[in-house]
Amino acid sequence: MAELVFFSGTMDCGKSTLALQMDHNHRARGRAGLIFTRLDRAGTAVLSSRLGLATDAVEVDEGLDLWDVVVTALTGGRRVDFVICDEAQFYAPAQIEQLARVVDELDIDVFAFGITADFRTQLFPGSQRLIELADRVQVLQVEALCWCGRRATHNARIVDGAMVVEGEQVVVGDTEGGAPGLVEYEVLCRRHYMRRMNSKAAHAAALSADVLPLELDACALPQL
Ligand SMILES: Nc1ncnc2c1ncn2[C@@H]1O[C@H](COP(=O)(O)OP(=O)(O)O)[C@@H](O)[C@H]1O
Ligand SMILES: Cc1cn([C@H]2C[C@H](O)[C@@H](COP(=O)(O)O)O2)c(=O)[nH]c1=O
Repeated sequence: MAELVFFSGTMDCGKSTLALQMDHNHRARGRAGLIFTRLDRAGTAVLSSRLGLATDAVEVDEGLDLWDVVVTALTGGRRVDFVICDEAQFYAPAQIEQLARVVDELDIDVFAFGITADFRTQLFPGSQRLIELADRVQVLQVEALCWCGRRATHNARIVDGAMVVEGEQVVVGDTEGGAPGLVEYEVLCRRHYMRRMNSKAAHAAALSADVLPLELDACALPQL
């Protein structure tokens, strides 16, 4: 029986890589799929991974009916054995419902990939609907790590090196290389997310802690 599966994790934990691998493995066994994505960092109508692989995909524009796309492909004589949906957090709840219908009425597997929560720890509407409707939510095995070495569970938004907790929900960006004034992201464990301590803040705190004993020594000198 076909399933709607939501493969979820933080940014940079290998979701797009897994999406490409699943597509490859199914195609290698003669199965044919449709690939969807929305707002991929590499551009429009492409599914890309940080490992350098990419493939063409259908861009899920606002208002695109995913049920219609699949039915049109089938009625046009195309085989559709599975559907892959990357960056699914950005899909509208109605589009997730269309995917559930594809599973239930056409008996086609749908594999969706995405982050659950935004930089404020709030669920994306698409991810919320997936959690509500999916047959299975599968957390990726490869763990992204916080700078402290713990498993990263949260996506922090960084502007000019500092963590921010206010702003637009959707700002496409990467986990490194944000130019001055632009948004970048860093994955953190909950403890460091709650303390607003990204790697740069931790580095600065460590430096001032190193300096502190010297200052204390200097204060102590006159008493010697
Ligand atoms: N140079 C590299 N060598 C090995 N693995 C890498 C390298 N760069 C990135 N990766 C792997 O790729 C993962 C990110 O893959 P990607 O599919 O782009 O993530 P996601 O879609 O979840 O944001 C990283 O967690 C890491 O495991
Ligand atoms: C946390 C957060 C992320 N985004 C964007 C940033 C990226 O473009 C994608 C996630 O892509 P990945 O393949 O999982 O790395 O989402 C956003 O718009 N808002 C956020 O709060």
